[in-house]
Amino acid sequence: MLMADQKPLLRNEMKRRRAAFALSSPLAGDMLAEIAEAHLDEHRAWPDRDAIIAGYWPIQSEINPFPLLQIFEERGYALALPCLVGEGDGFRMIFRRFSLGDHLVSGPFDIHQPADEADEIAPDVVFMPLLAFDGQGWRLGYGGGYYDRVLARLRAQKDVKGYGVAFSGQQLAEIPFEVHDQPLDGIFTDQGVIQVRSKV
Ligand SMILES: Nc1nc2c(c(=O)[nH]1)N(C=O)[C@@H](CNc1ccc(C(=O)N[C@@H](CCC(=O)O)C(=O)O)cc1)CN2
Ligand SMILES: Nc1ncnc2c1ncn2[C@@H]1O[C@H](COP(=O)(O)OP(=O)(O)OP(=O)(O)O)[C@@H](O)[C@H]1O
Repeated sequence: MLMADQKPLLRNEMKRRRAAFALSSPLAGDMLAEIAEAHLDEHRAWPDRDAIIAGYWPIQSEINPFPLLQIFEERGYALALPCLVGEGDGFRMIFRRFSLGDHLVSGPFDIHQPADEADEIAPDVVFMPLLAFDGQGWRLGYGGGYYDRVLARLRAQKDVKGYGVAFSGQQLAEIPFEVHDQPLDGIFTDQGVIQVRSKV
């Protein structure tokens, strides 16, 4: 079994690998959106019409989720993006309402996010980037614990689905997990959708 103290080493290795995948698959975001659309049609697995779908502003070698978000918006879903709020080390992640084409502002880590005027909302589905995932739905992120904390908070209020967005090569046999880790319900990859818990 892998131990949690191996996470930093795994992070470095998976950053390197993800960068290589991104270089060889510049259109992964479009491929992933097509695959997701076919999957959702085939399995008649669209979320309820009033569901709010959260994506993210891609940084470094993360897959661009905007083609995927566009599919949801075209079908009438409301969208959201994460916002880091607060000062210094103590950023907190919340979600704000967003429509494609809206003006965004540059936030911490140079991540673009909706302006403070945009309404804070609680998404029902959260698509999130990651460095690695495994077949149990455990996720390795940058180590800030932002997604774990926000999912724990949202899941205390309502049933919130969390899906990873990743190159299929980011799958590992096992990710060391800790008690605070929030599991994914599935992973949308450029090679297909991997269902872990609930049916998507
Ligand atoms: N697109 C996106 N948004 C996100 C996250 C994410 O992973 N991806 N995060 C998910 O938690 C939070 C931000 N966490 C971040 C953590 C590290 C770095 C970063 O640039 N790390 C550099 C090293 C920086 C340094 O040490 O100076 C790196 O890893 O190379 C950026 C954002 C919230 N929003
Ligand atoms: N629900 C929580 N409450 C308080 N602290 C938490 C919670 N979840 C995670 N953390 C803190 O965040 C730290 C990093 O967690 P972890 O290594 O799982 O991050 P990650 O999932 O890789 O990162 P991210 O979600 O930002 O991409 C943990 O050491 C822990 O102290």
